[in-house]
Amino acid sequence: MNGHSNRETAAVALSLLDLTNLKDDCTEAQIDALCARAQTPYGNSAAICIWPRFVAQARNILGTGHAVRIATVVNLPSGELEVADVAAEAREAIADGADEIDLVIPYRKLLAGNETAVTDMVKAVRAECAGPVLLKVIIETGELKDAALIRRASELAIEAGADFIKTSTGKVAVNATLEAADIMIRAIRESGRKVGFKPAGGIGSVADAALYLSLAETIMTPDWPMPSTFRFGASDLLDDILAVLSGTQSAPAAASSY
Ligand SMILES: O=C[C@H](O)COP(=O)(O)O
Repeated sequence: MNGHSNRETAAVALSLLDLTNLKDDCTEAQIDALCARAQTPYGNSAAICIWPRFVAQARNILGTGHAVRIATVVNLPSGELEVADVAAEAREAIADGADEIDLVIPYRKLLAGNETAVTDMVKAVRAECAGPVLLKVIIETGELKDAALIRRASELAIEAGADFIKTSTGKVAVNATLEAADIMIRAIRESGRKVGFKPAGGIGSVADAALYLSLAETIMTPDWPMPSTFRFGASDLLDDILAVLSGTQSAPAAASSY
């Protein structure tokens, strides 16, 4: 994507977008609206990302064509539920029609030195994600803070079977950063496995998206970011994507140098 126009970046970002509503007070009406917004005149977002209680509703609206995938979250935001309860959350969400499970690791236990807790959690939810269900593992980089720990959490998630590693819940003080992204994408590259990357939280503009895409393309290859390997987790990014694609707003100059 290096050297691509803002419009091209916006179109790519749309195809990679997990259009998110994880507001605590999200309503059924907002889920109706989210499903509609995910299908734009310029193409669909990759997925919507919603609370488990709305998965069945979204599946009814979106049907079984999977043109917009349904992602949901388990063990979010605290990362502190019991493994069996999280596995049950995932099982129920998949039965309701979820295509993708975004799982928060027990990051506080990892901060206390307990790597086994992370491995056990990821493996248990992996076992629920049979067939085509994607498992995206949130390591909560803004709470781990330390670069070596972000790297280690990435390795543990990958080794335990993550399809994607994701930076953040969007619920803590520090969410996606380019520094964390750099560590995580390198961990993916060095694992030698086909694992995707999802920066999430606070990404609100096409210019922001361009920076993450550029980083991923530099560390991996220019053709690496695609819906099977890269997603943006964002609740506000679609507004700027549509503004750029409709020509009603130019992205800031920073994006044009990407
Ligand atoms: O997983 C996605 C994040 O929760 C979205 O965070 P955001 O509302 O800051 O875009």
